[in-house]
Amino acid sequence: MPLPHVLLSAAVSLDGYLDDTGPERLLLSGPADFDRVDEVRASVDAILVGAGTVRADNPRLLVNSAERRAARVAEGRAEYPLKVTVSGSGELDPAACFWHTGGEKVLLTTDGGARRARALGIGADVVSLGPQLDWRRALEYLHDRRGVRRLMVEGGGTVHTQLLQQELADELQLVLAPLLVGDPAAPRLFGPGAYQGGRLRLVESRRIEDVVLNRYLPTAPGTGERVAAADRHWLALACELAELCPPSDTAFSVGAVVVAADGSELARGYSREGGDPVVHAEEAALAKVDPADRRLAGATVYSSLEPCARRASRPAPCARLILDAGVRRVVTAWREPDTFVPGADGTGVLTAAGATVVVLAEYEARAKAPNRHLEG
Ligand SMILES: NC(=O)C1=CN([C@@H]2O[C@H](COP(=O)(O)OP(=O)(O)OC[C@H]3O[C@@H](n4cnc5c(N)ncnc54)[C@H](OP(=O)(O)O)[C@@H]3O)[C@@H](O)[C@H]2O)C=CC1
Ligand SMILES: Nc1c(N[C@@H]2O[C@H](COP(=O)(O)O)[C@@H](O)[C@H]2O)[nH]c(=O)[nH]c1=O
Repeated sequence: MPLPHVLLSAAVSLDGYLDDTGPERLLLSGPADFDRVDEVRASVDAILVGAGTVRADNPRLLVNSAERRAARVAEGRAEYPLKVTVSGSGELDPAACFWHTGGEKVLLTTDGGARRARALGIGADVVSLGPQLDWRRALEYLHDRRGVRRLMVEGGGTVHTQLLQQELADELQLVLAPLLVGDPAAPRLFGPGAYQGGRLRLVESRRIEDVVLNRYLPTAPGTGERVAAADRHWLALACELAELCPPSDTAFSVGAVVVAADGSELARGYSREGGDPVVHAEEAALAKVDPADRRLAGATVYSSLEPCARRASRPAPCARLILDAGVRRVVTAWREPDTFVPGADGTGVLTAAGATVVVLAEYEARAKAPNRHLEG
């Protein structure tokens, strides 16, 4: 199921706190950074905070710049992004600024929380997601029912922790402020628990007055059938690589990436790479990895097209090469059509040998784009 692009945004002290324990919200960002946050808000379809943040900060979560709001309207978008909060209890103050400023608002909650919120007279769409609040369902709801493609999450720590631990975050924008809180009772950005192994990828580091903005991408693949945000990132890269293929009327243009369990890229390739007229993307990528590399056993192969099951031009099809390399997880965008090999079933070859194949159909159009001339 397609999900929104989830951007986690937070500012932290040098000792990792989101706030102090005083009655006022701690300003970690400076004016220029708050203006950057405003710009990010203006770029998204929805802004989400947890009920703890609504209670602690009484935020308005607006796009403050009139120019940015006007630009949204000129683009045919709502003046303000949808405001979303999540609460299990439904125990929220109906007089909070959240409900009385900006545009549309929605409360995502549980059956019990919905009863309580309605009894309190909360001024928003109150949406129950069942007896418990499941984050994947919440994101699916926002994507499918509210048209949210980009979601900015502005905390607090409980919400950020769950989204990162459940591998639903596509991006982290973290501002480090030069002050120390030093109070163990203050809220931290990330709590204890199991996170992806390995390192996140630092994609940008920018000084903004006296704070530093760091942007990170989680890169560790999911496991088995469980899809992580990073799976979408890597499959999108495979689709980009497919665009590099020398065009052909007799073969597909495909891109592939091999990624270790800790999120490090082992190799990438594309069809007909390096002047070889018949080399396939997965074959080109795997040829660049040392077969003795132990990381292959936990790796995922991302391929814009399902790995091939039969070949005339080579002794082994890509599904077999993947299995022989020891890889047991494949993520692809597009099942092979009958264009060149009727009834090709690379997925069948892989799954019969115990591998998992995940098809992310929302990338099918991108995978097909460099193959348009082959469609009958
Ligand atoms: N520096 C910064 O950038 C930011 C700082 N902050 C700070 O963070 C603090 C608030 O953080 P925190 O207390 O962690 O609160 P959160 O904003 O993360 O909200 C937590 C609440 O959200 C609801 N919730 C979250 N996940 C679930 C779930 N899976 N199922 C059901 N309900 C869920 C619960 O509401 P309920 O209790 O109603 O059931 C829970 O108590 C404040 O001090 C604020 O100032 C916040 C944002 C940004
Ligand atoms: N304190 C803090 C942030 N806090 C976030 O800003 C929200 C309030 O925004 P507003 O309604 O516009 O006043 C608050 O609820 C929390 O999500 N954000 C940051 O980038 N830097 C900061 O230092």
